[in-house]
Formats: sequence, C-alpha cells, structure tokens
Amino acid sequence: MAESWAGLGSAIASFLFLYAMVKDHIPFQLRDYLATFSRKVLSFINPYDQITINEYHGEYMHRDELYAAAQVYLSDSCSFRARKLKAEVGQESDKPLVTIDDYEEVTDTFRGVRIWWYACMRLPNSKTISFYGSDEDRKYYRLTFHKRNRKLVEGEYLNHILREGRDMKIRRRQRKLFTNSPSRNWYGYRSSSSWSHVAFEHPATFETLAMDPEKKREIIDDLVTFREGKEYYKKIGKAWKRGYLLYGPPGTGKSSMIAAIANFMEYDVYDLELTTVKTNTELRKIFIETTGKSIIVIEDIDCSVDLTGNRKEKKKEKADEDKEKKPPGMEEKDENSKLTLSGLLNFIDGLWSACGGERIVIFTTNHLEKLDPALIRRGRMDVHIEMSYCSFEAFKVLAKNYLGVAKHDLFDTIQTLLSEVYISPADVAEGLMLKKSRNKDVSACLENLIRVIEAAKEEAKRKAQEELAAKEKEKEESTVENKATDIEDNNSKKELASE
Ligand SMILES: Nc1ncnc2c1ncn2[C@@H]1O[C@H](COP(=O)(O)OP(=O)(O)OP(=O)(O)O)[C@@H](O)[C@H]1O
Repeated sequence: MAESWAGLGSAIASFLFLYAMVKDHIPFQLRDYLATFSRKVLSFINPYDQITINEYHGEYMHRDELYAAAQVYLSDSCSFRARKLKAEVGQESDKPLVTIDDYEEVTDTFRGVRIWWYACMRLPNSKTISFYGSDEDRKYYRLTFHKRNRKLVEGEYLNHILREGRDMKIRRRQRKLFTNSPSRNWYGYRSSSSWSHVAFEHPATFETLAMDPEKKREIIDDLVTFREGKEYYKKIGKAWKRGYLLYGPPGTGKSSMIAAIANFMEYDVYDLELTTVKTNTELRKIFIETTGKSIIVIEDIDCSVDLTGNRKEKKKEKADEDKEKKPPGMEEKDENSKLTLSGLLNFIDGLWSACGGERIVIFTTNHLEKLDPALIRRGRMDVHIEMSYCSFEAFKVLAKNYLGVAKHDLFDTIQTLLSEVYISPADVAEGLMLKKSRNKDVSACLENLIRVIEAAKEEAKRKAQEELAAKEKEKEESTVENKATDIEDNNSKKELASE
C-alpha cells in the first residue's frame, strides 16, 4: 500500500519539478493561486507523510543508530507479518537476526495508529562506486503514516523504536566477560581500551546454585526490583546502581553467584583486577570505559590492595607524616598518584560513577572482618549475602543437578552428617561428580559423598583436638612461666626483707 503512495508521490514530485521550471513565466497572482490550490489537492489526494531512515549518514558514513534499532525492532515485533525475510549474523551477536527483506513492507501498530514500514534500497548505479562501497549498500527504511499522526510518530514512535530496538539489541548480543589485566592484542600493540574481553558463557544459573531457597528468592526479587527501577531511581535522585557484597569461605559459590546474576540479568561482566591498577586516576579511566547493563566485580577485595582497616590506618599515619613534608597544594596530586580507599569509595558512589546507569557492583571476600566498614556500609554495598557451608537444602539442589534425583534412601544419612560438619558446596559437588564420572549409579555416588563428608568430619575432629592440645600446652607453659616469675618475685622480696 505504502508503495503505491510512494508511486503517487514520485508523480507529484515530477509535477512539482516541471512547475518549478515554468513558474517564472506565470503571472504571480496565478502562481499564488496555483500554489494554494496544489497544496490543497496534494493533502486531499495523499493524506500520508513519510520519514526516511538511512542506514548510513554523515561525512564519515556512520551507521545510523535509529536504522540499527529499527532493524532489530522489525525483526522482533513485526517480522512475523512479513512474507519475505532475510537472516544475517552481525558482529555483536552469534544468533542469526531474521528481519524483513529488502523491498518488503510490514505494518506496525502504535497506540492504535497504523504505521507502514518499507525496506528500500537505492537503485544500483554501476558508474558510481563510492569510497564507502557501492550504491547497492545504501539501504533505508521508509515509514508512512497519516498526517494527523505526525506528532505522535515524531514525538513518541521514533523514540519508542530507538528504545525498544536498543533493548532488544542488548538482549540478543553475545555477552562478554571483560578483564583489565594488561594484555596485548594479536598484532602486538597495546589496545587503547583498558579492557580486553572474551565471550561470557558461564553456565551457572539460580536453578543450579545450591543455597537456601528462601535466600535465593530474596536475591532474585531484589534483582528484579532493581531492573525495573529506572524511574524509581530517577525519582529519588540516585544513580541506577546496586552494590552486592558476597562473603563466605572458599568454595561456597561466590563466583557461581556472580555468573548466575549475570545470566539472570543478561549483563556483561567486568572483572576488575585491582592489583594492576596503580592510581585513582587510572581506576576512574577504567570505570568510565565500562558500559551500562553490566556487573563490575572485584573478587577477594580483602587481598586486592592496601584497603583494609588496619593497614589503612598504618598507611594514613605514613601519609600524615609525608603530608607534613609536602608543600601546600601537593596533597591532592599525591592522592591521585596512588590507589586509595577514598579513590575506591569514589569509584562506587562518586559523581562520575553515575554515567551509563544500570550497573551492579559486586565485591567478594573470604574475610568480612578484614574489610574497612566504610567500604561495605549499607548504601554502598546495599545487599550483604553470606555464602555459607552446604546445608541439606543446598545439597538437594546439587543432587538434582549432578544426579537428577530429588529423593533417595541415603538422603537421611547425608542430612544428619551435614548437620554435624562444615563442608563447602564445592566439596560436596566434587564428591558427587568424581564418582559419577566412573560409575553412573546414583547410590554409588551418594555413598562416595558420605565417605567424603565422613572424612571431612574426621579431619575437623582431628583439627579441633590439635587446637585444644595446643591451647592446653600454651596454658601449661604460661602457668609454669607464671610460677617461675612468682618464685623469682618471692625470692627478691625475701632478699629485700633480709637487707
Ligand atoms: N553454592 C553453590 N552452588 C552450586 N555449585 C557450587 C556452589 N558452591 C560451589 N559450587 C561449585 O564449586 C565450584 C567452586 O565454586 P566457586 O568458585 O563459585 O566458589 P567461591 O566461593 O567463589 O570460591 P573462592 O572463594 O575460592 O573463589 C564451582 O565451579 C561450582 O561447581
């Protein structure tokens, strides 16, 4: 339909062209009359307006963002109405994009208003080969809509296409795991970006994560609230970001939790290696290069740099000493020439941390007590999640994942054992997996796990006894020492008295 209007449009265009040629020979009163008349006729016979969205624009032929968004939008929202489709795989995703083919028309409805989309291509002109490719590469979309809806299309519909298309593009992109470890690219030169990346394909999800189901539900709810909170964050005047602190012993699933969050939210992951960051200025640069819809992770924050409470104090003392020697005005410069706790705090909630939006910051630690309270106070790290040793509930998730069983006669024994010993989900998983690779029998796997837990229990008992023995020895030694001191004191007292 839009195509026939387009035909009519070009006929009118030809008429206007002819008119422009002869208009100088027509008396001006008649010219005015003809112009008014033709405008009336035009809007009567063609009540439709058109907007063209070119694939490339500008002097340097940038790919137009609206075109790219429209391409994805049409593939998701309207392509089912098209008869002719085309599939292509772009650079940003390994999933084929099925969208409407060239010279194909589809309709879309927005707030009850109909809009026609037509995928066009400039006619190939073999004589002109442009610097940026042949004319065949010049594609564009043409939107046709009724004149009375022009305000809606210009004011809202185009924004809707841009927003939806961008979101769809992000959802279907190949997600990435970025790291700031210094690396050179294939050609041997250092990349201008602080980050290098690989495809993020970690299989962990909330279903495979072994932890208390209620705690899991709370975390999922919190993430959903955050994801849908754009307007809320705007309303309360806070940057759209959320901090999570994951703490617990090794092998309790902190890294798996990060992967599960990334998969659930469909975010990229920036794994920030703080030990390679030398200064606050560098940290700021690294942060600015991250994008929205991402998770910024600092693992083992207690080991990362000199940021823990005690060490910080020592550093502060030293800094105070240094400051005394520094000429006025040099202190600020000095702050930026190294990585400090305040630099990291700025990284989390400084002004520039708001750029991009929709970010999650995650710290992990095995030693919560070592961290400076300022670093993890609520508001900075909004949610504190303890990843603990394997409970029976967590074991059931692992048994389901690894063995595909929800109940078994040996579960009772395992439940009793798990209540008697601290063992990490990683060790439980290992107990279930090792055996399974050799023998697919579920009972054999569970029996193997029972042996693993019993061994852990024995080990824990042995350690406890050793600790007790060490303490008693220490106590005995201190009693002997005290006695010796007492005797010495008494002797000196006696000596003094005899004198
Ligand atoms: N809660 C869990 N749910 C499911 N699998 C787990 C869990 N905890 C550990 N695992 C298994 O153990 C392996 C190690 O776990 P993970 O690296 O997530 O632990 P971590 O707490 O990050 O350890 P670390 O503190 O040593 O980095 C994972 O590959 C996973 O298979």
